[in-house]
Amino acid sequence: MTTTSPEAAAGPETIIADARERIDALDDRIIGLVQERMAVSAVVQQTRIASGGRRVHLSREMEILARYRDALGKPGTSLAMTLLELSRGRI
Ligand SMILES: C=C(O[C@@H]1C=C(C(=O)O)C=C[C@H]1O)C(=O)O
Repeated sequence: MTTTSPEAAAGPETIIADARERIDALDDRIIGLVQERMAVSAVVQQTRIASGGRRVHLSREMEILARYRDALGKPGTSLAMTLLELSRGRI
């Protein structure tokens, strides 16, 4: 008797449609997390500015860039730069 996995039983169109639904759900979560990150970053920046400091903290940003690069390779650096721009604006 041969066994067939549900994925193999479904046709390619169904597999792609299902996977795209999962991707859309993941993108919704990622966008929500990015918005949450922006809000938390704003708290740090506003608190620092209110106490006489600067908006931008470069050594902290270097740590974040390294973290994303270590996890995701070179494109991770670009992703982190985009997240930082979204969170603190362009410098
Ligand atoms: C949020 C901060 O302020 C700024 C924004 C950062 C961020 O969004 O991760 C990082 C460093 C700062 O330039 C912080 O210092 O942690």
